[in-house]
Amino acid sequence: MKINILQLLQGAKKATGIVVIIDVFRAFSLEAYLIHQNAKEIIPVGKKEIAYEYKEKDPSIVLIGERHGIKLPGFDFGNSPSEIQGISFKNKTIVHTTSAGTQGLTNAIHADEILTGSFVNAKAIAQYIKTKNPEEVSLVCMGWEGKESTEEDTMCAEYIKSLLEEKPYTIDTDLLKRTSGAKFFDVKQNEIFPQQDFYLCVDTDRFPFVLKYEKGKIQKIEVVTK
Ligand SMILES: O=C(O)[C@H](CS(=O)(=O)O)OP(=O)(O)O
Repeated sequence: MKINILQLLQGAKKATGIVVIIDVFRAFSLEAYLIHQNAKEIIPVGKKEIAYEYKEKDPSIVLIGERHGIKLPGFDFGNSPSEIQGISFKNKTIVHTTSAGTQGLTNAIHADEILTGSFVNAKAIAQYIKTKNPEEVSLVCMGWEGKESTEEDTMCAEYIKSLLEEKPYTIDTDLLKRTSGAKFFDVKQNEIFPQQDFYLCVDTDRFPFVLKYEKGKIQKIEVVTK
């Protein structure tokens, strides 16, 4: 199995094989929590205008997303896992748009199959890929707005790679607190980036399922992890 680690939006555009689009802070950590909280379906979209069109056609749709981290006007929730804790999304269809993660999904045009990537279900992702045993896997780190690489996404790619290769790997959350995760500990940014989001996003291997992006929607696939 050839394992590529690619970066940013240009990485998503050229990724081949089973493609994992990684966005730890916060898009795909959030999507895992939404599915865990029984969301019926998630429709990730790139353009915010498409999200507004969905809501206009069907007001029961829940809009979730951000630009520059800030909840979009008229949206029900921002891109924050802590904001949705304790809420049931049973029977709810969610339309989700973000600066990096959902852009990666919609741009992975050469992929055989597309999965979301985050720490919260990393082990399940590796287990799923191992079972499929593809010739090629591309782990795409979406970074900051798909333009600048960030420590948490690269670390998540390295962790998934280490699981696939059955090699040891230590996730250095202290390093993340000092680097890309520092915004969650900055009191001036606390309204946009709550501290609890950091801890919910680094809660590694919490969920035994993968999220597959197919035909414009997120589908949950349960995985038996060892
Ligand atoms: O909401 C997020 O955490 C980020 C926004 S930013 O890049 O930190 O401004 O969006 P995402 O697409 O989840 O990386």
